[in-house]
Amino acid sequence: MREQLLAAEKVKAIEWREGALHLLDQRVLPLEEVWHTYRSAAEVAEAIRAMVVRGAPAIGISAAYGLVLGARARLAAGGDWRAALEEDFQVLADSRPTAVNLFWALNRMRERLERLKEGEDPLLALEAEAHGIHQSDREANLTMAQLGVELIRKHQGNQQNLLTHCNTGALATGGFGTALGVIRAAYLDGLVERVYADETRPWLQGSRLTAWELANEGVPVSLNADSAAAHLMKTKGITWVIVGADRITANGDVANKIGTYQLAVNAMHHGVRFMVVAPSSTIDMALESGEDIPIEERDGRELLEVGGRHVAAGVDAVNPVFDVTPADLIDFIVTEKGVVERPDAAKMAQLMCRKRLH
Ligand SMILES: CSC[C@@H](O)[C@@H](O)C(=O)COP(=O)(O)O
Repeated sequence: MREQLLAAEKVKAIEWREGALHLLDQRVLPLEEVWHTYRSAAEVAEAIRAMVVRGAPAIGISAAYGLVLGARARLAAGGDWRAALEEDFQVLADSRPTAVNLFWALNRMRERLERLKEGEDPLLALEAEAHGIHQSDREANLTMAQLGVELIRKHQGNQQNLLTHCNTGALATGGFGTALGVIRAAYLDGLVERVYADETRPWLQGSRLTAWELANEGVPVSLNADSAAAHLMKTKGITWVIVGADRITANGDVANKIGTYQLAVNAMHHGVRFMVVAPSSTIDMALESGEDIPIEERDGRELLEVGGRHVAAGVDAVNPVFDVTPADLIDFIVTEKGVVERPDAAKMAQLMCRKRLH
């Protein structure tokens, strides 16, 4: 199946070419396909903040390349470049708060710096580390896709109706996708009748990105209002909700795009299985529970305006863009290290001791 999945890897949103980072602008998809070029850490941080690039793994990969750009400029400026580089670490770390992949990737870059040997070229070492982060995410996607498909096959056989939230595909990762990777692989394996994609208010990752990715591949997909999800579970024979994650804590709680929590509550009520798919770089064992996860709040204008036009007047808006699904509402967490069924602290600790499966 791995070969089949690799052949299906078509869309890319992140490219490192000629010493610069190139990002496909996810703010204007699917109407326009526009690439931007970034040559400094501050520019990359702004691209992450503004959501030119989004999705937890893609944010981490971009930050790693951003750090390479920062190091190049600091080395060229001479002086104490290691001290100066701290500013780039900081500006990248401040770009978005919830997806732990960002901090994980920056930590890996820092550790690589700390391992530099006498006479080793720091820029080459950092560039190789960023490539390594990118490539290992791609590999993890393939492994998770296979594990997720095995679960679907084992539990219910073919012709499943699946529901997903936000965008967790090629656009959000370094490769095939996490939750959407499982869905795409399940489709290639003949297991999928239809995918229901939540539009994912207010940023519309579902309408603009997930529907685009699936439709491009001929996967039968219907877009639905987020508020239709419970009704669809009751009336459309949905068997699985499959979502990604931005941060998973030591007890198995999962932060993901706002609206995920209500999906999990509804899935439990309707007897629909709930699968979270995320690489181990999304797991934050330093946090005990989801209560400790910083939840990003974005500008209320994302709610007060649609397509640049006001739809509400004279009110404030509250716009938390992630929520936390408690572990006890989750059936499976699928990672590249293996699958955790009914997650809890002991099972998460065991998982993190395992090696990657590929
Ligand atoms: C593989 S992406 C996993 C998550 O990052 C995804 O579900 C999500 O919530 C993305 O949020 P976004 O605000 O678009 O960055």
